[in-house]
Amino acid sequence: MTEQLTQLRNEIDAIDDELLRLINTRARLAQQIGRQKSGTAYRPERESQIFSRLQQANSGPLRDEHIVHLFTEVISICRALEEPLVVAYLGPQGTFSEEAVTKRFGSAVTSIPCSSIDDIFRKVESGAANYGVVPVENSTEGAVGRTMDLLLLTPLKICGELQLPIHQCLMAQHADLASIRRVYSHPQSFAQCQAWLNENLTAADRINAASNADAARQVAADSSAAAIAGKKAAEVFGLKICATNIEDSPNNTTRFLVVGMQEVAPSGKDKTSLAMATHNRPGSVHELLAPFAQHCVSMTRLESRPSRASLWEYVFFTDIEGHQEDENVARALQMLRDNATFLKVFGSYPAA
Ligand SMILES: O=C(O)C(=O)C[C@]1(C(=O)O)C=C[C@@H](O)C=C1
Repeated sequence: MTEQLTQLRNEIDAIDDELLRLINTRARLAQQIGRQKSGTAYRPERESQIFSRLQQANSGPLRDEHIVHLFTEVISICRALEEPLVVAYLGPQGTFSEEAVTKRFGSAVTSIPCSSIDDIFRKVESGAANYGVVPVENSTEGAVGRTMDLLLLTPLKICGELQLPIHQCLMAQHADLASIRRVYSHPQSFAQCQAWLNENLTAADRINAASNADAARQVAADSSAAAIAGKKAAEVFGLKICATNIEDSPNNTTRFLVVGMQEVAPSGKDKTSLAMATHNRPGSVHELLAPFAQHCVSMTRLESRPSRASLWEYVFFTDIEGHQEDENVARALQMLRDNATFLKVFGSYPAA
């Protein structure tokens, strides 16, 4: 070993000692905060502010995404010392939903795989889980109807959102594509990879699975089959990755919501989600949306779904910029309460 290398490693050891001391000091402070505050340890607005501040302060060479990744884990461990959290997601292990849980909460939580979106909502409502992570829309395939319908029925609040780039892989027990007779995947993933499949696996039958991870699980027992799933599923089920990024759209992204019992305080950069309905007569939708224009509230999403109460009646799902406690948002919501035939505010939370 050269003298210079030894010197550099000694410097890293000294920095690691200092980091160790500082991280333990940080953990003790979080424990003190935990003893002082009432209610849950998880404060999405504070975590969002910490990430914004650190990204602004970051002068490299670490990239912002490295900083977020690193501090997600630091905060996750500190939070777990205050209160161990249980998070429900759409399983089995190895799904993109599981990745979404780790991206938002870090590794120091107990994550429980659920067999359906209904089951996630049930687990949180019953208190078996503190939070649930549910998919709400995909950039290629559009809205996840079941999540939107359940938001109408549940007392749960939206506490956060996150976006996960979805990169699909083809995986099998071996890399010999010519011997693949069957491809398993979730219908959404087949829809996202149509062009690649039509070009590269024309002869293989496409078989729907309950989830991508379930597809990978089936392929682990079938040497003439392949699965379309995320990288994590190949790890979990010991499969080889034969092709990566096979999705038709390179920007393929799924948006997830965090649902829980909590009303989240303002972070300074928030979103509010709600559903509303009005009379079925000329000009009524225009009138319904007028309060947003009048109080300078930007809408980032407007989507209609059947109300399920009467035939051909619709509920409008809307995301707006700002927190319910912001003055302009509060005024617009008050006008809506007066005008709409139905209004439900799902919550305000830090914008991703
Ligand atoms: O500031 C708090 O309320 C804390 O509990 C500390 C802390 C952190 O580690 O920074 C941990 C969990 C919360 O979600 C937010 C921040």
